[in-house]
Amino acid sequence: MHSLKDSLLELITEASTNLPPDVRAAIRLSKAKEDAGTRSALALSTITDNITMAEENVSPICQDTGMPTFYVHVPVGVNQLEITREIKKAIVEATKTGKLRPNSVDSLTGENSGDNLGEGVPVIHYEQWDKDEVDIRLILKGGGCENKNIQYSLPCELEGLGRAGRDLDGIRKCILHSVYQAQGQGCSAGFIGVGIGGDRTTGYELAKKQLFRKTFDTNPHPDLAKLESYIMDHANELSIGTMGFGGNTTLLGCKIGSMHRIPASFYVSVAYNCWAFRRQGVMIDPDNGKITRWLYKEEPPVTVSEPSQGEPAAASEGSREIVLTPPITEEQIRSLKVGDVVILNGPLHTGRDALHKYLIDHDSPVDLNGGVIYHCGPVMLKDKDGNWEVKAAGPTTSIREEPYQADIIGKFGIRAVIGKGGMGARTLAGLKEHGAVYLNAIGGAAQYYADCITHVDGVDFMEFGVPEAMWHLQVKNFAAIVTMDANGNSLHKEVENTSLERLAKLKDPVFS
Ligand SMILES: O=C(O)C[C@H](O)C(=O)O
Ligand code: SF4
Repeated sequence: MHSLKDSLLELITEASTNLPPDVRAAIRLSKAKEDAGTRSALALSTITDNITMAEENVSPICQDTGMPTFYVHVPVGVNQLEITREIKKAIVEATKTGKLRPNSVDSLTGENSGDNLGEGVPVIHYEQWDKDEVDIRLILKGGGCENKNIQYSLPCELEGLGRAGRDLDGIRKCILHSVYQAQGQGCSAGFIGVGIGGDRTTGYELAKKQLFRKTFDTNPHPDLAKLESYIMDHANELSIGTMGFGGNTTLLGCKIGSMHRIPASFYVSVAYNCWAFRRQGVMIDPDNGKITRWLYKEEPPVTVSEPSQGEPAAASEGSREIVLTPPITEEQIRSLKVGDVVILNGPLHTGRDALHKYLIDHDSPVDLNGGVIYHCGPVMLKDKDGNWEVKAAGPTTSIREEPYQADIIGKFGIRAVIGKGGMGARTLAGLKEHGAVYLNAIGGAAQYYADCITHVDGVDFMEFGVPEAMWHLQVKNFAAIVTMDANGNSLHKEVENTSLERLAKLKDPVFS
């Protein structure tokens, strides 16, 4: 299998940089359903531009290249140890060339291994089969959407929907609820894989496996086919929309599988995947390790006309566009309102989980007064002259910083926080008290934002690892939407309330 490592490198590169046609078609369909000029339509334009840029630059669609997870089918007699060795080699190489972000972190020490290897990483599932070829599938599922996975134990009581019993209708309620609870935080519009039954472990495994089904297939089980189609129609009535901005498309795909359970347990497990649905697969010749066929490259059986292009991340109808250059004054911030589009020029600093925890008890290495913090863990490489190059730099889910954010804003005089998915009541109060705003960037649009970064001024805390370090960046025309302002308004709160009302309308039994 002398060519296997190269084939695997091609598989990883393709998965990370080139979204499959069925995923693209689902995104195109959703774009056609949004009214031009709305926030969701404009976010979708940025997303589709980003998809094209990633393919052209052969760079990650999203900076979070996830937990590399392989599903391998092998003929009897094929050496699985050799396949594992070659997978690891390909992973290390893909990390060196910036196709994968160094994402493997020691849970006890916090140390990033730097090469995407580690205890239990990558994840490789093997199964033997009767065929002569090796089938290798890969999913790169990022952390933000993984955090929105959810498992229900039936019977249970669900917000908005009431009691969910041990029957098809109870399952229906759980699935609808799973989409509601994700809001925009897993970079909606999303795809869900659902596993009915099993135990806590196999239920989640079944859910994740559903994500390998093609977006436009039909479930062979008639009840599940009906349920999938019901969920697609009705989850899209929740009005969560792209990035949780409100809108007509919240769900791009729903695939459901079922397995036996034991009498005491009844789980419904949901694997939520963002729009940046990076999965690919190849058939491999076991003699030489060469790719004989790609598994997710054919066009799906749907026709979607290309909708008219909106300006990426530009102001939506009726909203203002405001250009700001840090240091930003309190007066400038207090005049901003939810819905305004801010165009940033000048310095900003990345900071995510490790940095927020650190800053609570320590000083900042740079003056943040009037400054902007970007919740972002970029993919960075050094060029041949030793200068840092930004390979991908979209926002990360901000809600994780909720316990720290208000205090950090107050302590350092920060005027704007950029991230995605919105933040909670404590931060909203902090924004009002200190005079700051929350700016929502488009999650997953890592090429689009990398393009706005004109210079890397420096970096602190490399000991936190590349994604968690504090990168000091210069940006030009960096666009983001005010979704929480200094007057106590939050688009996220509004969308959450509306979607809960919509969810409650779906309470009555459908499958009895
Ligand atoms: O880790 C990241 O860069 C992003 C993460 O996938 C997220 O959605 O929060
Ligand atoms: S940032 Fe968004 S698009 Fe990227 S992995 Fe996280 S959830 Fe997915």
